[in-house]
Amino acid sequence: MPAHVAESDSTPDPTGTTGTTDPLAHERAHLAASRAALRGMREDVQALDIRDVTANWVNAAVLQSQIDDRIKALADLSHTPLFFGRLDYLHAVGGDLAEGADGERFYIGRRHVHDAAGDPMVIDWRAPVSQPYYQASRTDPQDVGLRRRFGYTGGELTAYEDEHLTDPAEAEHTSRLLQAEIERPRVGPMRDIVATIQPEQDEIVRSGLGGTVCVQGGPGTGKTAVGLHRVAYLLYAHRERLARTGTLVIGPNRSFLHYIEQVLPALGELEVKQATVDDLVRTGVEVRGEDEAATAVVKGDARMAEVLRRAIRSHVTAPVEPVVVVRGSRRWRVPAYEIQEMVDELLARDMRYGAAHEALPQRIAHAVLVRIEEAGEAPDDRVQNAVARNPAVKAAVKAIWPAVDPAKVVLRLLSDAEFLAAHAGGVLSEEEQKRLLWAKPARSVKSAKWSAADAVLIDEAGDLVARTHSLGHVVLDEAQDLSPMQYRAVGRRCSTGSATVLGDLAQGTTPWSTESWGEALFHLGKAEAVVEELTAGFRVPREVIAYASRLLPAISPGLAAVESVRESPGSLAVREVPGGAEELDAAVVAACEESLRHEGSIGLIAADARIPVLGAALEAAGHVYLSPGEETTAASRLTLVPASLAKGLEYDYVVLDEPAAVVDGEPDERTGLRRLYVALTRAVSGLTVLHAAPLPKVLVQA
Ligand SMILES: Nc1ncnc2c1ncn2[C@@H]1O[C@H](COP(=O)(O)OP(=O)(O)OP(=O)(O)O)[C@@H](O)[C@H]1O
Repeated sequence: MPAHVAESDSTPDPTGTTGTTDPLAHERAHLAASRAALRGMREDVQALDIRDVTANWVNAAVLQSQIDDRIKALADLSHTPLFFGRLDYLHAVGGDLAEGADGERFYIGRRHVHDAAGDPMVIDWRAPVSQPYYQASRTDPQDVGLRRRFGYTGGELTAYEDEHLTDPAEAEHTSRLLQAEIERPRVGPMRDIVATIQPEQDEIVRSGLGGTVCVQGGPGTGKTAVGLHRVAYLLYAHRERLARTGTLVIGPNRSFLHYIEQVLPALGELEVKQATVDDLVRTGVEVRGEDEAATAVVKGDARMAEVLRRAIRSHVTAPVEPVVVVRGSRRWRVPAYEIQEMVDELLARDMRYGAAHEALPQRIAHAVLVRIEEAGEAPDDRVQNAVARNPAVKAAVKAIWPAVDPAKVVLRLLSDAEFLAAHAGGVLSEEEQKRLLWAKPARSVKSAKWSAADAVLIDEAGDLVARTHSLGHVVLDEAQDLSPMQYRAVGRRCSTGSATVLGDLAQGTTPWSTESWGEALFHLGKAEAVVEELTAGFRVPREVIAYASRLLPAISPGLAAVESVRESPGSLAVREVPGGAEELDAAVVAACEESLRHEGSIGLIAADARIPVLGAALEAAGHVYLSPGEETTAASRLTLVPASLAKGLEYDYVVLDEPAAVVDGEPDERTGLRRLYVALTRAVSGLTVLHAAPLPKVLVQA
């Protein structure tokens, strides 16, 4: 598959439509015509006169804002190519293959463009007719005679690469344009991969809205990219439904979300929300405290759901007195045993505590109504509602099925040993219960020093009281790090929708990180989900991933190493720095300077504890540096990254400081080695490892 570049090609134009024999000139002409057509589409919308069609100013304002959005969506962005590929079908799409109908040609791009007559100039990459661009192969050409990929330089169409899928004489090559796209220096936030989605990725991107998909994939296999493109695809294929129900992308922290936030807008999708799990559950209380790891593990354990369920339900007490409702001169009496039956029935139905709290007064009122009818009156619904609000009924409900505040219930569980024991008995061991109890019980919900794990417990308790609103689709990235209780919190937010779960078991660095996707999906409430695996690595060059993969047997036995699609000799340097701390700092600064001689972004990754020292060393050497989440620009390309924040991020060149310190920064060796694995797999073009202390044994291999 030779790549053709501008002016160097003189293959005759097979279509003969442009009068030119230079295919690139022909393609550029199509690009210019497509741009003009897009301009025409925009002008049509701008020219819309809504005065006649809107009855009032509210309608007019709504319509105008829709028109403004549409105009924005039709903008021609000079730095994003309008199309990146072309498909020449052998027959008309949908036509009868046997008849030898004429072929059809489609240009594939980020959005649909049509000319004044309504004929397509560019087809949206998500349309069914575009799918063979990603899926067709020599073994399954899908009626595609020619697949052409385009290369751009600064918005100019400068190259193309052809595959004649049905030509047995043509040999298979890896695409040079793909290679160039991956290695294109990174500045700014994460970019989309729409031009180069690979077949196994495309299958996940286009899987239906109905099912949940879980993707296990090593570092740089494109999980995040795939998850984001799947959202864009689902919004295209199910626009109305998802506009109603909503979509959400969940990531591990703010800097990561900031890094990925431009991908969906670049694909034309502006409506997708982003959040961390902490954001999701931080509704009522302020998180100011931190748990010890062992305590957080117990709080994140799925058994806590049962403890909470029991604690919430313990507020229901047996009725001891009849309810007597006085209406006019009559008294209506519902005996205690009858109310008990109502309570038993509500408990048996396992409805939300709050819904049952609302239902009980109506049940009691209904019983009163039956008695009134039996006495010969014909009361209507209004009477039932009035009885439900009667002080006697209200008082009874308050005693039997009182309103509860989820945060107060959790507060009591964490403060009151007896209350905890009453509901955790047989579920949590005494040791575990002790772990949960605050050393100093909090006085009120407001003054309590809630931790992140507590907020998840309150969220669970809140859902026991009132059902959490479910969205249409949720993407959960870096999912391996969630606790069972966190999975439940996310699962509640897609209980009637579906999810895309993305993660890598080998990169789990929390004390509660999941050991199996089956378990995680069970807690998420999506046990039926399919687990797919991505094994081709796009980010990390072969030499670097091979080095990092030495850790795999120790951190995740059984997981296969990533197969890098990129050979990049000389991409790895491991250097021992003789001397002490000062020499190491100086060597690290020098390595950063060396990396800065290349184009693109540079990440200096170090153990969290080393960050202040290295920051000072960089400053002393006159280097300005960024923190993760701050955007790299051509002028400012160096980021100082604490190892704890490196997950999900990438840099063209990485300098990794003192691996042993990264490992020692974690509570146990396996977590430390997993943290190191994350740090070792952030580089796209080059990794320099510098160490003064001995390297972890598993990394030094014969
Ligand atoms: N098909 C592709 N074409 C071009 N680039 C790709 C493709 N797939 C992935 N990439 C690039 O590879 C890099 C890694 O992708 P991504 O961050 O999605 O991987 P990941 O599996 O989420 O990694 P990690 O496990 O480290 O979080 C990104 O720069 C992404 O743009």
